[in-house]
Amino acid sequence: MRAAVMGAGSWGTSVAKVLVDAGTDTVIWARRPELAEAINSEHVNADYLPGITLPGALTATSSAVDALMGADIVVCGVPSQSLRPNLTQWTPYIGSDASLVSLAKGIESNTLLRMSEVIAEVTGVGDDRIAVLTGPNLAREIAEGQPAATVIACADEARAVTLQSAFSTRYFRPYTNTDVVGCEIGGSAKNVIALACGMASGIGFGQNTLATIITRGLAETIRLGVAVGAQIETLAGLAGIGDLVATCSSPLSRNRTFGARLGEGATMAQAQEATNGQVAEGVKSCSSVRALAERHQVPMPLTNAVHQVCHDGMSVADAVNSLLGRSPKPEIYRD
Ligand SMILES: NC(=O)c1ccc[n+]([C@@H]2O[C@H](COP(=O)([O-])OP(=O)(O)OC[C@H]3O[C@@H](n4cnc5c(N)ncnc54)[C@H](O)[C@@H]3O)[C@@H](O)[C@H]2O)c1
Ligand SMILES: O=P(O)(O)OC[C@H](O)CO
Repeated sequence: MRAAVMGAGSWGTSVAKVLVDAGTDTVIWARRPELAEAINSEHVNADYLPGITLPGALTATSSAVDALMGADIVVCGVPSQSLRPNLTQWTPYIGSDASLVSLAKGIESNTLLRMSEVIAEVTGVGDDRIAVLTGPNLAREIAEGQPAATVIACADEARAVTLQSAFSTRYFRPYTNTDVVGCEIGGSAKNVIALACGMASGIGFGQNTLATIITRGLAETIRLGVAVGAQIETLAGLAGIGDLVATCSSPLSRNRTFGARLGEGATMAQAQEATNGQVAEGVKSCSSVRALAERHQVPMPLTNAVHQVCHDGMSVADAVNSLLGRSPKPEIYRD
């Protein structure tokens, strides 16, 4: 079994380390030749995972063609909005029975497609070969070997089981699932809710507010998920509540941190500048998640508020007032 991890950001690098630790022959593709060289010679990715020593068996290349040749598993590790152009270039070199595993947690702008749908559209590959890896997996904690579970979802359960084995280590425990839709909706929506939690924290609110946002964030995620065909059980699991809690609670989350900066009074430009080039997927996905919800007539008030702060110039304080000014409702409602 040979894996190619396409993308050497923080999560691509951590996942490549997991694969090597699981005994899977792995190459990682980095856009910049100097990063590939540093991984090969110094076994570090100082930009994204400083202080982490990568396995000597992990090889890196800046040639996408070299990485993809002979790969049984192609791991798509670039951010959501850049998956399509990259995959378009990679497609001619992807093997005819290779599994394609998506790591990105987002919804494509304009098309409102989930990442597995983008993969299917660009490559023409069937659903039985497209998988999603998602769960409460902050890259740095996984790279440090801290124990965590994840979900590998694929419509073809047998393929999910094969992938489960390729990614299993003593610290990283994948569970299989066939609900690709639920896993992708959970992963995309939680980034938006983590932005809201960061904003609340940044403006000075405490744990009651955070628990309220997490719980009501899950409620609107479930509403959207059910509308697009997800199973509620998936959103009650690692890819839903699990990832939501990890991302909304951790200072390691880029989405939560981005929101906190806005809550502290930073402008969007200042918050963007402070990311040092790391992606906070929810900033773009809040618009596509909101648009997907509108298409299915699903109310997502928190997602809408995050969109208004990030893209309509609303202040965090006004977003709070707007949310609290809504009419009273029963806790469980679906319309
Ligand atoms: N970091 C995490 O803890 C984590 C965990 C789980 C899932 N994810 C998801 O994984 C995906 C990748 O995130 P990450 O954390 O590795 O991001 P990152 O910000 O750490 O790195 C992004 C990587 O993508 C590359 N990149 C950026 N734009 C590109 C483009 N146009 N073409 C090709 N490469 C490009 C960058 O060079 C970099 O290697 C995201 O969707 C994220 O939500 C991240
Ligand atoms: O750092 P974030 O906010 O992109 O979140 C990272 C992971 O998705 C957590 O599971």
